[in-house]
Amino acid sequence: MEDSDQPLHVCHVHKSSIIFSRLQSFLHILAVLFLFYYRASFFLKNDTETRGITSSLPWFLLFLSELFLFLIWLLDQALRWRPVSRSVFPERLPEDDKLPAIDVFVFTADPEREPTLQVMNTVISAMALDYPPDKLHVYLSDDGGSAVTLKGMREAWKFAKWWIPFCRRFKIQNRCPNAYFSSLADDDSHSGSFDEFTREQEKLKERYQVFKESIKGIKETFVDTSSFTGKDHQSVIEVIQGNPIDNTEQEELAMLPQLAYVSREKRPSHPHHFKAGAFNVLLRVSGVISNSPYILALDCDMYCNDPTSARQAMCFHLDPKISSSLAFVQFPQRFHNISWNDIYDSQLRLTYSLRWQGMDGLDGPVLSGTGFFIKRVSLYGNYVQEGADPMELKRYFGPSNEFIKSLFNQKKPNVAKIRDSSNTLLQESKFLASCTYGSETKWGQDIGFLHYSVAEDYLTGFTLQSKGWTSVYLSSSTPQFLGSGVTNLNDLLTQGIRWSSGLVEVGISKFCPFVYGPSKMSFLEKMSYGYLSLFPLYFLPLWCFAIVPQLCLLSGIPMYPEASNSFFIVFLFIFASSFVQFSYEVFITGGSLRSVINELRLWMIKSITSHLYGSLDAFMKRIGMREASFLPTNKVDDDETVELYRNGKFDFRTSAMFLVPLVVIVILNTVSLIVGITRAILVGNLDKMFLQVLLSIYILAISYPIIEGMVIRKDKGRIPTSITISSAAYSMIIVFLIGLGFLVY
Ligand SMILES: O=c1ccn([C@@H]2O[C@H](COP(=O)(O)OP(=O)(O)O[C@H]3O[C@H](CO)[C@@H](O)[C@H](O)[C@H]3O)[C@@H](O)[C@H]2O)c(=O)[nH]1
Ligand SMILES: [Mn+2]
Repeated sequence: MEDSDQPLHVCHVHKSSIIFSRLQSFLHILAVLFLFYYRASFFLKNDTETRGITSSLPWFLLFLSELFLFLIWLLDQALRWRPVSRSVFPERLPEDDKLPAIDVFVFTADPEREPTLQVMNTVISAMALDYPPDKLHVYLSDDGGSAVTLKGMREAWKFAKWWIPFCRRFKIQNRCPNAYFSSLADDDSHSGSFDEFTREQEKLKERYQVFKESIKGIKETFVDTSSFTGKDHQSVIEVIQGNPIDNTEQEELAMLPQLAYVSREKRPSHPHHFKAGAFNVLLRVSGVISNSPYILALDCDMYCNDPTSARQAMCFHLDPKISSSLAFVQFPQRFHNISWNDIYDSQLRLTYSLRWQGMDGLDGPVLSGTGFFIKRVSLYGNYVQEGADPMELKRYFGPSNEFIKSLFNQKKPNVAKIRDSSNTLLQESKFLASCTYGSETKWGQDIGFLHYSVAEDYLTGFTLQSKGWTSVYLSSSTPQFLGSGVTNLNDLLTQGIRWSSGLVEVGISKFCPFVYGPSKMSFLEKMSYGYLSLFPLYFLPLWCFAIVPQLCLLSGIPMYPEASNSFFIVFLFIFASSFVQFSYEVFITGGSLRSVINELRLWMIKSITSHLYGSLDAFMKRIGMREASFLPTNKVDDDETVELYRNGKFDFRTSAMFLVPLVVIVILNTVSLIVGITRAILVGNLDKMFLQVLLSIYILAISYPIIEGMVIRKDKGRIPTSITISSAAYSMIIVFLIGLGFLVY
């Protein structure tokens, strides 16, 4: 460090939001206690006379839901306990020759859902990071096993040979070629001037065009011959390199980071453990090739938007005060394709702008799958100690001698060797990428990414922190990485099922944050992890609130205090307090009133659908009725989808499984509102039904886009009439079965 008095990073505690949220939580808890008293005292009144016509079953269901909602909400408060944000000073880092090496892992799985050109852009942007090139090694893991991707890599390498020197020479900030050239299209300020930069840029633009065409060409050839190996093939590993014709070119090539393609062996008979499996293969293969002490992991759509991210991360990893226990530096997932009103909350505002900062103020944020710099040894468990017995280590890490050597040999990369196409090393790498390599070892259990859950990132980060490792979160105004966010309902809800299934799976296993141990985590950090693994269970109370009070309204059964009762205020207060908390958080993270409504709606939609199905999936996996699956999120959109998204219209072209629950709830609420109000006016007890009426109005108002999709819209993205009809039938069944039940019990 230039001057050891100068810190590499500073941390700011968000004092005002701490005061606000703790005060709000305190008042909210008080009010909820009153509510519980109100609900509980119902059961103490034994005689049916004072209970009136109110039935016990719906009352009990609501009580349970309120309790459940409150408990999950309470866990969520840990994520607001002590939010912090950080700034870094990369200019204070040591000289380049003292920086540690980094292996970059990029993951792709499906050339159809993850377009090759997009993947290659991510790869190129990673190669172009502002970091000494001899200390950067980029690996692409191709779970699609596709020749298109391998050939695409070779083309990408050729283009990178021009692109990287250009970026370095002209200090280009935006090093993802596609993003760079698309932004040029709107900016003609350089045309007509003929300085060197413009000339070079023009050349590069043409070369990029050629590169794009070549990728297209590859795709076309391979679609015809359909030489897809996909799920059954041996490992393919190739270090991409040119054949330098003379010494100057040799020197030029030395200015490029190493680039390697890795497609692990796959056999239908062997589970491959999705991304966690892919990560572990890269961990082993890179271990014998470059063995860098730090690893940057990137999903294939997450390109490097700020080339200084590696240096930013090093501001933490190289700080002697924290580095010994620091496992990873997490950057936010941000997206380049979010529209102005973000109807699907694709940016996951509260996750990346609020909750992760909250955890950062405790023991550190969750590992979020992509955009993190992790210390290699943190993934090796506690097995690698000075003087450890190599035979013992083979039991944990598998039989490869080369790999065991790499555990002790942090600084001597074999890159040059593999460039000289030393076959033994390549053979060893293929062995390390074979599908049986990790079996009967600790891989996936206690070493590398854990296999147990499809939310492998969350689970692995959690176990690291239980062992005492910490993490930090760095979010800046210029996003370090940019990916493609989902822009249609179907992808959103499908992804939501996978996430909630993976999280609940952890929550109901031995990894449940409240029982897993021995753990070095603080209690608040455990609460945070607990919240994250259990929040999908919000589906239970939300389903209840969406149908029980409504069925009671329909049957004339009051469920809430009448307006003259003093507990009426308690209910109103709780509603208002949650609303204020939520709006406050959306506002301080840059949202508007529109975002508040959008995000509330999304919370309800996801709870009613994805979280329900995801949680069921997790329970079924637990009892062995289902196997894990991982459908990569689609990263291509057709024009119609984009058009609907840009206009802020929901794209309802998704399966009935998602649409029916949403439409059923709209129908139920409408019917009970109409019938309920009419009946209450006739009977003259509107004040007793007031809150139920209000609740239905609120739900219908929030659901406006669904109503619009059912009855107003005529475009392709509307809700099909057949769905509305079948939902009406389901609603009838619910009314008769459950509604009548309420009258009896
Ligand atoms: O068998 C597989 C499946 C997926 N992937 C890759 O994993 C990444 C993430 O998959 P994606 O479909 O984009 O999932 P998302 O839901 O968008 O990803 C989030 O959630 C995942 C866990 O569910 C994490 O792995 C991701 O890092 C996180 O960004 C992509 O690059 C895929 O190519 C593989 O390499 N192998
Ligand atoms: Mn993704």
